[in-house]
Amino acid sequence: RVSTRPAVLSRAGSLIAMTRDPGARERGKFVVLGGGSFGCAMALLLARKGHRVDLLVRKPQVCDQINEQRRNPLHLSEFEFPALVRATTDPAEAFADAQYMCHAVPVQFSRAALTEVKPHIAPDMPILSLSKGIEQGSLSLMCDLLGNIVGDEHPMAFLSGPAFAREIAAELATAVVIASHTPGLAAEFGAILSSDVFRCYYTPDVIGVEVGGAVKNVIAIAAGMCEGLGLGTNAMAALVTRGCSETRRLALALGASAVTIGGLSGVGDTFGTCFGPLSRNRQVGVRLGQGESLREILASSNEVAEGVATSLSVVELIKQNDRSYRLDLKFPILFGVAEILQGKRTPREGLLALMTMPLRIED
Ligand SMILES: NC(=O)c1ccc[n+]([C@@H]2O[C@H](COP(=O)([O-])OP(=O)(O)OC[C@H]3O[C@@H](n4cnc5c(N)ncnc54)[C@H](O)[C@@H]3O)[C@@H](O)[C@H]2O)c1
Ligand SMILES: O=P(O)(O)OC[C@H](O)CO
Repeated sequence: RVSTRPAVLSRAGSLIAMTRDPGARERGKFVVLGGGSFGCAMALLLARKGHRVDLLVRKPQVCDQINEQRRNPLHLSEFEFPALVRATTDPAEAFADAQYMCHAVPVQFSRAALTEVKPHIAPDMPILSLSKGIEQGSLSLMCDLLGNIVGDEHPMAFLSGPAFAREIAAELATAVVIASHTPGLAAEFGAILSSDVFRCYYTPDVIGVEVGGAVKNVIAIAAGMCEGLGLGTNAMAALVTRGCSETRRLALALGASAVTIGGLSGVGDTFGTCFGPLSRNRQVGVRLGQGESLREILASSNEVAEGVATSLSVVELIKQNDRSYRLDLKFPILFGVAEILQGKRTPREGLLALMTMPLRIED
C-alpha cells in the first residue's frame, strides 16, 4: 500500500464532508501552480467566476507574454485571459494574499515544484490537485505526494473526470468529481468552481478518484494503439471495457470503491480520453500503433502525456499490492502497454498476446 489514509469514509463522515458551509470563501484569490494547458484552463474558469488568479509559471518570457498580451503563447493561445488573471514567476508574490491553491503541474515534476513553493503555503490554505498520474520511484498518487510535502492533515482535495482543458476554456459543458477527506472541502471547491457550464460532484473516495484519473491515461494509450493499428469498433469497445475492469481491480485492491470507478473519474474519463480526439495520451498510442518510436513522439510535443510514466508506475504498484499468480493475466492491458513503452514488444505483438490469452470467466 502506498497510502495509509482511509480510502472511503463512513457514511456519517461523508455527510459531514458534504455539508460544511460551501462557498464560505468565495471570491478569494487563487494561486494556480503550473502554466500548462490545465493551469490556464483553471485560471480562465476561476476568473470568469470573479476570482483573482495568480498563475505561477516557470518561464519569464511566458510570464511577460501573459501579462502583456493576455494569452499564453504555448498553451491554449486562442483564449484571452480576463484582467483578474496575472502571471508571475515569484512564489512570494503569488502566495502573498492568496486563500486557495490549485496544483496543475504534471505528476513527475510535482515533488520538485511543490517543494519549491512549500515555504509560502499557509498551514490552512486549501489545495486542489488537478494532476493525474503516479510518481515513478515512490509510486505515489498525488494525495500521497502532497501529503509528504505539506503534511497529511493539510486541507486538500482532488479533482478528476472527463475535463479537457480546451473544452473548459471554450466553456463547453463539463462535469467532474472532487474528492477530499477534509470535511466540507470538496463541497467548498465544488461551489467555487461550479457554473452553468461546469458541474462538480463530490466524494470522500480520494483513492478511487486518483486511481481512475491516473490509470485512464494508460488505457488511452492502448486505445490510441488500437486506432493506429487500424482496428475497428469491436476491438476499441472491448479494449476500453476490459481496461475499465483492470482499473477497478487495482482500485479495489487499494481500498477504493467500485462506485467511483464506475463514475466520472473512472469510466467517464476513460471514455472521454479513449473515444474523443483531444487526448494527448491517446495520440501517443495512435502514433505508436502507426510505427513511430516513443522517443520520436515525445520529442515532437511540448505537452505532457502522463500515461507514459504512469504506465511503468502502475505495473510496479500492482506488483506491490497484489501477490496473485500471473499478474500479467489479471492486468493484461496495463502490463502490455508497459512492455510496449519499454520496447519489449510491438503494438501488434501486444494485440496478439491479448487475443490469445487463456479463455476465462468475464470479471
Ligand atoms: N490538459 C488537460 O486537458 C488536462 C485535463 C485534466 C487534467 N490534466 C492534468 O493536469 C496536469 C498538468 O497537465 P497540463 O495539461 O496542464 O500540462 P501541459 O502538458 O499542458 O504542460 C506541461 C506543463 O508542465 C510544465 N513543466 C514541464 N516540465 C516541468 C518541470 N520540470 N517542472 C515544473 N513544471 C514543468 C510546463 O511548464 C507546463 O506548464 C497533468 O497531470 C494532467 O494529467 C490535464
Ligand atoms: O490529453 P490527456 O490524455 O492528458 O487527457 C486530459 C484529461 O485528463 C482528460 O480528462
